[in-house]
Amino acid sequence: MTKASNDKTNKINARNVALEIITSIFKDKAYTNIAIDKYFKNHNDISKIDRAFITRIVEGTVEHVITIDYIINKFSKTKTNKMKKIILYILRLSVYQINYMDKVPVSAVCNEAVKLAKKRKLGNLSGFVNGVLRNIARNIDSIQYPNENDEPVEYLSIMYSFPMWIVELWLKHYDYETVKEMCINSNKTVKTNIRCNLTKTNPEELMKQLQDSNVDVEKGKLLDYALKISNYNNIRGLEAFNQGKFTVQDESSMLVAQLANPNKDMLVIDVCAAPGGKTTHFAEKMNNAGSVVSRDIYPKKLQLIAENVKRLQLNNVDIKEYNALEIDSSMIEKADIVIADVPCSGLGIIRKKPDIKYNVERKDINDLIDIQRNILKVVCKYVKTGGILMYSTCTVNPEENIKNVNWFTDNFPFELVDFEDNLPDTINNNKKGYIQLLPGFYDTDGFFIAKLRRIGN
Ligand SMILES: C[S@@+](CC[C@H](N)C(=O)[O-])C[C@H]1O[C@@H](n2cnc3c(N)ncnc32)[C@H](O)[C@@H]1O
Repeated sequence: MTKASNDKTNKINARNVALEIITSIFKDKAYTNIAIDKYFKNHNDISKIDRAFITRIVEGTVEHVITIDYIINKFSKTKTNKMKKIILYILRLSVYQINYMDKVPVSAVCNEAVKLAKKRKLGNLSGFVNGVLRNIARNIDSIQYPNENDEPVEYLSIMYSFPMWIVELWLKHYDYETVKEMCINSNKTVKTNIRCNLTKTNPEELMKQLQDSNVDVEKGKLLDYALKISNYNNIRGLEAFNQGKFTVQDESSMLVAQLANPNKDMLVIDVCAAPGGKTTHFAEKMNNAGSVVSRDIYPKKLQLIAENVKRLQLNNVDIKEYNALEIDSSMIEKADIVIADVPCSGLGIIRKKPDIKYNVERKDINDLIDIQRNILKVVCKYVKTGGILMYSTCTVNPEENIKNVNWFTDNFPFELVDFEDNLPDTINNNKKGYIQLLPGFYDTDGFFIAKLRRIGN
C-alpha cells in the first residue's frame, strides 16, 4: 500500500479525488489527461505521492474499463448497465486496485469503497458494494475469460479492454500476434518524449539541466535530439521548459520534419497545425529563417501554437486561422513543403489517450476518410512542381493511411519519394516513401507518414 493511501494525517482522501475525476470522465466525457491536469491545477497542494496514486487509479481504471466491467458482471446480479452510476464508478476504481495494484490490501479497498458510497449518501448500497468487492477479491484468480483460440476477438477485447470493432478492424489488416502486441503496448504507460530545441541548446546541455532539476532523463530511441523524461510534477514548472529549450512531442511525430528535411530558404505551409508540434519543429530545423505558415480551423487552438512559438523564441512562423477545406488562391504553387497532419481516428496514441478507445466509433471512420481526402485535394494545390507534400496521421488504420495515399497518387500528379538516409537506421522499413509505425514497436506511438513529390500540373 502506498504511504498516501495509508496516511491518516493526510488531508485529502486520494480515492475520493480519484472518484471525482473518474466521474467527470465517464459521466461528463472529459478527456482523462485534461480531467487530471485540471484537478491538480485547481488543487496544487496535493503531494507528489498522492498525485501519483490518484493518477495511477484514474488512468488505470479508464484504460481497463472493459475488463473491469466484465469482472463486475461476473459477480454482480445487477449488471453494470443497470447500476447507479456513482456505485458503478466506485466499483470500477476498486476493482482496478484489486486486480492491477499489488501493494493495495483488499480490506483497505473494500473499506474505502464503502466509505465512498456513504459519503455520496448511498449508505443503503454500501453492503452491496462491500459484498461484490469481497466476492471479486476472493475469486480474482479463477475468473473465466473468453478462450483465446475459440474466441480471439472477444479474448483481445476483454483481456486488453478494447471495443470489439477496433480489434476486428486491426485483425482485418494485421496478423493476430501483431494485433495482440498493439493491444498490450497501447495499455503501457510511457515516459514523456521531448524534442530538444536545437536553436537554443543541445541535447547534452538540456539533459544536464533537466537532471539538475531532479528530472529522470534518458536518450530517445530514434533521434539524437529526442529525450525521454519522467519523475517531474508539472512540465510547466520546469525551468528548461519555460526557457523554450524543448517541446513535448512523440519521436514518431518528430519524424515528419526529420524526413521532410527542410532548409532555411523554404516556404512551408502547415495546414492542420495546432498545437504546433510540427510547425515549431520545421521552424527550428530551418533555424529561424525561411517561413512557416501555420494554420488551423479553431481560433482557440491557434493560441496554443502562438504560445509554443513564443516560448521557443521562433520568429519565422506566421499563424493564421484557415479552413484547410477551402482553397487559398494566394498560395497556389507557392510552397516548397506542405504538411497535412490531418484529423484522424487516433488509434495509434491510445497509450497516451486511453479515452480514444471508447470515444471513437466505427461509423466515424468513413467521415474522417472523406475529410482527409478533401483536405488533400485542396492543399496539394499549394505545392510547387518538384515540391513536397508530407501526409501524416497518428492512426494505425490503413484505410486512413496507405489507402488514402494510393487514392491520392492515382488521382493527382504526385509520387512517393524515397526517404534516403533521413530515416533513423534503427527503423526497419522496406516501403518506398511511407512508413507505418505501430504503437510501442519502437517505443513510439502508432503513426503514419508519407512523403510525396509533385511531378506535374
Ligand atoms: C492531428 S492534429 C494536428 C497536430 C499538429 N500538426 C501538431 O503536430 O502539433 C489535427 C489538427 O487539424 C485541425 N483541423 C481539423 N479540421 C481542420 C480543417 N478543416 N482545417 C484546418 N485545420 C483543421 C484540428 O483542429 C487539429 O488541431
